Amino acid sequence: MRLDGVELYRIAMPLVSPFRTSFGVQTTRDVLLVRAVTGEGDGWGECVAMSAPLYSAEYVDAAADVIIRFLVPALAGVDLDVTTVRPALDRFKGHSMAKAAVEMAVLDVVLRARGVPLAAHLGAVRTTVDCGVSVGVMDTVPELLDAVGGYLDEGYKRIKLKIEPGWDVEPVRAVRERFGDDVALQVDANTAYTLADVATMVALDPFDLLLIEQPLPEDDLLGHAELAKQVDTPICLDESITSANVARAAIELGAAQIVNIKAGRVGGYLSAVEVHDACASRGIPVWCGGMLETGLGRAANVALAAMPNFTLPGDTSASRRYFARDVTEPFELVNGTLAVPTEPGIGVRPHPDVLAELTEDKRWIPG
Ligand SMILES: CSCC[C@@H](NC(=O)CCC(=O)O)C(=O)O
Ligand SMILES: [Mg+2]
Repeated sequence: MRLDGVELYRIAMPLVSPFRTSFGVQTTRDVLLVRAVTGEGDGWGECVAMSAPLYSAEYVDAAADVIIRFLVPALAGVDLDVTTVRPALDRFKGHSMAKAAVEMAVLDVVLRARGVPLAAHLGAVRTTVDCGVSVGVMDTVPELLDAVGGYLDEGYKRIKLKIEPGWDVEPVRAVRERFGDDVALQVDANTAYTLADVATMVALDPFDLLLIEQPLPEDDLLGHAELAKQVDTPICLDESITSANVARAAIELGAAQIVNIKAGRVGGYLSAVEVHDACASRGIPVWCGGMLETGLGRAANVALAAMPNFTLPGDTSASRRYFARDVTEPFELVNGTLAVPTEPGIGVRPHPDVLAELTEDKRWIPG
């Protein structure tokens, strides 16, 4: 299978409500979609980079540039298959989210042509995945409690609270006091703390959290290992885990007791399987992280989250958690779960009219 070319779509997806983390507030998701076109059909990929390099060093404009100038040209003449894309792209350093978007589009077109669902290709063992939800930093505790109550009413199986210095112990205590000890609860700091804040992390121990996600900077594996010795709550890494090699190092160092896997962060869904396997062989549970994906990335994430060692609810929420209207058929929460797509490839497509309406820029890159 040869690549005729790639169509890049830049779409703006307004969020139903502002989403605030320790590194900023989002009100619109600035999304780059990749459509790979071949003689045997087309396939879709989603780049999860944000508008600015705040979650990681990648950002959407840079991803588009590296896809146009380097990644698509690198696929010229390549016999496209699930195993030939990454070697063709890996000679370029970094840009994991850009590479992941291109690889996802090729995985989609190849697996659609073969009639194989992505979940089957990845080794899924479930037909539904348990869903958690990520709750942003709020202006007041009452506002937080309303949001958490709403999500629990919708059936979410796990609540994740974004935290930052000044918004940590108090909101966690308030959620525990209002909703009790049985609610599966975790926090995500997005690298906002340092080892000097160990007392704050220790102060979270009494609340029986499932995990503390990425409290320290992404390059501070030794700091996380030191913190893990001083707190009872398991440490989960997100931003730090950029490959299976780093996952192995983090686990061996005692820096991660749980791992959040995001295909975009590690360079693609096949790399995500490598991280999954590296964690599984070391008895480290994983869960599927989220980057406010549209239904395209969400479909692929749900397929990934159906793999054996994804034993904790992921940030695989319903489409409506972020978008009043998704670019695909919306993913709907049923008894706290999302159904794993069963159609070939990623199993979903953008609705042409919605895509046309949301598209701010489109560009064809010949293969
Ligand atoms: C813009 S924040 C994206 C990164 C963040 N993602 C979430 O909190 C979950 C977002 C989602 O539900 O897709 C994380 O660090 O885990
Ligand atoms: Mg995170």
